[in-house]
Amino acid sequence: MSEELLKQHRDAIDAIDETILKLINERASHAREIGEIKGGGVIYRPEREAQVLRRVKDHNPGPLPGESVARLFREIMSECLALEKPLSVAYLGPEGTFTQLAAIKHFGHAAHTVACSSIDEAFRLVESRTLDYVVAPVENSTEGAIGRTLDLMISSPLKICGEVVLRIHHHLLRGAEGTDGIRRVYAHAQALAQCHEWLNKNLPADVERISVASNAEAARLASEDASAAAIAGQAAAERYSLNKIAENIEDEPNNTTRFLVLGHQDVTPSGKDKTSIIVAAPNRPGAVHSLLAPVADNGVSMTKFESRPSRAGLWDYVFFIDMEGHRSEEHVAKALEGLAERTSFVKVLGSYPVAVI
Ligand SMILES: O=C(O)C(=O)C[C@]1(C(=O)O)C=C[C@@H](O)C=C1
Repeated sequence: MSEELLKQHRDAIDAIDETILKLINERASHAREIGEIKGGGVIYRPEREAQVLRRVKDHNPGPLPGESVARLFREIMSECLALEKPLSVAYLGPEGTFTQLAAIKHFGHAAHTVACSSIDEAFRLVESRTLDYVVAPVENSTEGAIGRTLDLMISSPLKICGEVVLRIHHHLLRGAEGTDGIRRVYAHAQALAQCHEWLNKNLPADVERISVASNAEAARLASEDASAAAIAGQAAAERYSLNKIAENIEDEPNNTTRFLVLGHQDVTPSGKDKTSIIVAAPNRPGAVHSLLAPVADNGVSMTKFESRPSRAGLWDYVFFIDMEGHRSEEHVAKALEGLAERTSFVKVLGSYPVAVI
């Protein structure tokens, strides 16, 4: 090893770090000025953040991967925004849930994440403007829709202003080492379902599977019971100082969960957006087909179509539809007009940027 060469590179890194430090603070000063210009108005601008992150990825010369530089800029923007006004974000707790991870992935570490005891409570705290935004899971690639979030969106005045897609890795966790002596496994019902095959193969049939409110709660219970294990993610393992007995035990290797970010604002177009709506239809043959004709006729692509039995009584089913494009784009606006002519219940949940990181 050449000491001289090492020193040359480290001197270069020191000089670069000084420049980066100066530039980051210069950037932060601009953000603070922007905060003054906004004058108490809405500080968080999802469309602008998506544009900044996309630009960084597109212009990235390497050798760092685009995803990595985007994550770094995510944190820089998070700190810049906190200088304007720190954001508070509600999520389904306790600390260490995948929803908290999703909130941090979307808003960065400078946001203040607040654990709530239920998705309902998280919505309520934002509806009453006690907190700024809520992050809630909406669908999982193996388990499908998260019914409670969908049901809340039917009646909530909140609007979708972003989405987060998170790869979900589950681990078998416990205070002790190995699987000997495990009598019960705690996990959220979704995690139990997502690791079903692995559990069948790797644990004795008489080990009890107990579903609890969250993965983090499972980890907490396992930390207090030597004959228990939990299925949870990395954050919960760290939070409760548990050992990883087995890693990535999810049956489906591409297990991902999509989360929605909801607040009070309408988001302007970012250049690559989605629009989410709810429509109602009677349970009549062909009703859904004719209802959806304006979507296809205007060349709008649907990226999701999910039905739920209606609880309101007036309708048999409600449909959650995601489509490409912003509601202000002509073809999307026309599709929405056409839908409104065919049913008396269309609710636009929001137009928002497609997830960048
Ligand atoms: O452009 C703005 O509106 C800013 O406030 C600056 C900034 C940034 O740091 O780039 C910070 C927060 C907003 O959510 C978007 C972008």
